[in-house]
Amino acid sequence: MVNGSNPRPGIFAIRDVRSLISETTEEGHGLRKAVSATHLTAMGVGAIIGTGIFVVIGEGASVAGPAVILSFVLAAVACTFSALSYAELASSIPVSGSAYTYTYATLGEIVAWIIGWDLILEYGVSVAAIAVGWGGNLNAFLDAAFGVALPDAISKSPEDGGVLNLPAVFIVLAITLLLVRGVTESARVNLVMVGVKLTVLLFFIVVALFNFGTGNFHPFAPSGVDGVTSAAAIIFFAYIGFDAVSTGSEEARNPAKDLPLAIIGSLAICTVFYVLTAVGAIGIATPEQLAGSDAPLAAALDQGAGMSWAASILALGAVVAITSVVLVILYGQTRIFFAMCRDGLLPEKLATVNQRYGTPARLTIGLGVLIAILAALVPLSEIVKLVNIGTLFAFVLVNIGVIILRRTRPDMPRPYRVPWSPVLPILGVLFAVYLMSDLPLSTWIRFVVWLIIGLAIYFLYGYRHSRLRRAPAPGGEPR
Ligand SMILES: NC(=[NH2+])NCCC[C@H](N)C(=O)O
Repeated sequence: MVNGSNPRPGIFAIRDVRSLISETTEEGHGLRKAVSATHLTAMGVGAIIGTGIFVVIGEGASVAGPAVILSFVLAAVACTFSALSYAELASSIPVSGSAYTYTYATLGEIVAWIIGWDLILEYGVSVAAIAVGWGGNLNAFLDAAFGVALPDAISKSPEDGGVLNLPAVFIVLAITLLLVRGVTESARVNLVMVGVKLTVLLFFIVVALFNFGTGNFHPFAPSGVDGVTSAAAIIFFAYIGFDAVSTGSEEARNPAKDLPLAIIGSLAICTVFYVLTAVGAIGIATPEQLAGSDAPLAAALDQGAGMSWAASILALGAVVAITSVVLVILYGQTRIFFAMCRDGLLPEKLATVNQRYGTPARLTIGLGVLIAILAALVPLSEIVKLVNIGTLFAFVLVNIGVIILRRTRPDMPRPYRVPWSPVLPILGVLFAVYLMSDLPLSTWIRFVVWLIIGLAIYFLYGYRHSRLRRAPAPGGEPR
């Protein structure tokens, strides 16, 4: 869709898909196209499997009882609709801005800015939060395996009684350097970590099968359908991450085929692992035992199979799992930011690609340092819900984007198409809105405040510096 002959595009101006794509190969702005289908899929699994399955499963079990298994299925179904929409848009608009870029091509600049700003919160803040959790898990592992732990002063935020969280700072900076070094190197390290975390979950599943009993399955759903859906809203967090694959779009070797495969494939792999893990957990432990522990899977092996030593294996699994979540989400954060800078909504100079490494090095270091500072000082908590609301908001817009683009650009090449559109994208929107409505008012307020700050920045900076407005040609697009 073009903007008619309006000489100065308004805040709802839409970017043309073709120029969005052609800018990805621009001098100085071109990322290296080096990532294979396997690496992309591993990026998805890397971003998905983290605290959700290792920790949040306990909370789910306390809400839904054994029926938490159904909550895992339900949350997966809810994600599937959105994953299909991500797959369609990523394959047809392979630009690293992900939901931000798709929105720019469908709903216009200001909505794109809002979602980009939302993703900055969602990715950036969650990296900080996840890194903080990493420190906690590292301590748990050191304690379980060697009986030692880091002193509080250097492993906790001021609010939690420490001085600064050194492990969190360390992991963020280490990952930052890896990301600067190169996308292939990062993807390789990620693949290894994904192998480790899948092995640890497999270990859990196999041990659980050998010790399996059906006693804990009754009563199956003590809190009824309500319990299952409320737990699904919490479990949803465990599935977030397949969307991060789309931020690797520009670096994919074969975006048309590999992106849909990796987005849908990573969600499918994780769904299978999650459901089996949940079935296994209930097979060896009661929901109360799961709910009552910070490390529910380890508790299940300890109490259900008498393997207290297994705690260190699961703790190691959690540390590695969280490391790869940090890696992929920080990666995604830099790529979305990169796309926003390239479009001029943030300082364009930041979107330069380092010639030697082929990565946006300057921007990566800047973001890494900021997030490390945040991670040194903030406590965890609340952030899970903010992440959920931000992600769900992006899902809503991506599903809507599919429907709009089918109308405005029916002829656009679409290597992958969501089946039964618009029915499935509409279901995606409904599921996301439903899950959002389940979140507390305080989360909504924080979210809205963040968006208002973002709007102020847009009108002070982005509106004026946007590429779209700098040299508007007839039709609303420069050149
Ligand atoms: N985009 C994000 N903020 N992702 C956070 C990923 C969380 C991940 N699914 C986990 O269970 O730990």
